[in-house]
Amino acid sequence: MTITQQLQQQVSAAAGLDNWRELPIRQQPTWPDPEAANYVVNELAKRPPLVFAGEVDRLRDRLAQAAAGNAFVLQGGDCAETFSGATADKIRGRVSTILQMALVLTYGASMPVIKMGRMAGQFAKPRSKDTETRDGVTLPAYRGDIVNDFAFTEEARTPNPQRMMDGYHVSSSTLNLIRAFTTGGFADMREVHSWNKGFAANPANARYDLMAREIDRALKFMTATGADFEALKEVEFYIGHEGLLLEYERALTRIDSRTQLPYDTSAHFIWIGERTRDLDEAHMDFFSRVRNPIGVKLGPTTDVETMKRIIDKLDPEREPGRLTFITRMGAQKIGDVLPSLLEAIKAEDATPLWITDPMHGNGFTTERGYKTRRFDDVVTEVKGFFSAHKEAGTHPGGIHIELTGDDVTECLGGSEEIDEAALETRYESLCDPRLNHMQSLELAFLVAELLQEFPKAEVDGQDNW
Ligand SMILES: O=C[C@H](O)[C@H](O)COP(=O)(O)O
Ligand SMILES: C=C(OP(=O)(O)O)C(=O)O
Ligand SMILES: [Mn+2]
Repeated sequence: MTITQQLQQQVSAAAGLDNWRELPIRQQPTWPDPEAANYVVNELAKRPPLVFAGEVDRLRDRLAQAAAGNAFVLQGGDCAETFSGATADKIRGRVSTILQMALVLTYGASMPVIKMGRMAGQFAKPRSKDTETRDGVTLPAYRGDIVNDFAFTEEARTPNPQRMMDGYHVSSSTLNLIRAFTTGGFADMREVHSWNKGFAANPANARYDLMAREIDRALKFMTATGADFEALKEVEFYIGHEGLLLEYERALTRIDSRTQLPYDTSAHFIWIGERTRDLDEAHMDFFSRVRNPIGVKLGPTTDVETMKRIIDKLDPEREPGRLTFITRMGAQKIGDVLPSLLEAIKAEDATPLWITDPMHGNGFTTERGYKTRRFDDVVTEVKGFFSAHKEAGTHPGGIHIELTGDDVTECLGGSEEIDEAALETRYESLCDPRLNHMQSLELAFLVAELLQEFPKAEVDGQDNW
């Protein structure tokens, strides 16, 4: 063992990075050959980190700005990324959709928008059932490409640890392309705006034409003042995923040579899902020990006491940007649940960032067996989120969306009026239904309208977020 490896081990032990192994844990695969899984995990531990700890710190600073009401977060991507879907076209589609949405939101909010993909690592899925039955045949549930394959055969559904190594490599190539796009000229604001003009020119989206024209004028004004668009071609783009498969996350957790502190280098941002956030269990323990900004999903059953205990567990130092609450309560429930949490937080010394996930509380299955969501329910939950914050005087800090750049038909409604029959034409998600490209942009314009009603931030304009 090298000296660096020895040091990594000693500091990791002192930081309690393996304590979670003694605790109850949910939603993990049972590898048929634990030796083979150990081998892969040891190999992963030797691979280079995917992100640099300094970038993680910068994101924490950015999120602190959002928590303080000076920025807005846009987090989006597939429910379940797939290895075969990590193609240039599909990655470009998602990145450009996020950039298009971000531009509109920046205008609506008059604030920097922190851009983050549910990308380059969103491969592990928690499931409500361990098995799936089709035509009398029962097999293990699909748990994401990093665990097993979606095909409905015994072989495909058996967890295969080699997939952790594949997941690492696919994350790496996806992140590489994201970095190339967002620093190589693809993110040019004028170009991104011209794509949005195409959206607004569609008669179905006529109601957004006014805002698109306002943005057009703002850009022309910037041009006239001699704004340096060349410098604005590079944007920060962060990656995040659900921290679910703890063996994988542990293997990519490294002691930063600058600070001697542990960072999960599989992504900048990690969130803990609704199904694995029990306070005394493994996921909370592990992620309480890494320096990354951490998100926690809060469903409709969340009470004030639980919220406070989560803060104490994950953010004992009350560090700005450390903790994000991602609420996913459902369109009908958010109005009953969120206001009391926001009221309670005002009496605390904590300032978590609040983001709405208007997807996961609004799912249902059609008679023909398609998991779907109504665009209108998504909008209703977003509106509930904004009005709860308005009432409480707190900052609605961002949105978290399952989306794709493709023209899929997975969610009902939107200006294209996708109906149940249309779901059968292009349903491609292996897990939850995503907003397609048009629906995503439509949502961004709607959120931008809502944001215009909120106070504007003190932005110094020094950085190009
Ligand atoms: O993405 C979230 C969950 O993995 C998903 O909603 C679970 O879906 P299931 O109820 O089909 O298992
Ligand atoms: C599993 C997810 O969400 P939740 O934990 O909120 O159900 C998800 O974001 O895909
Ligand atoms: Mn999902």
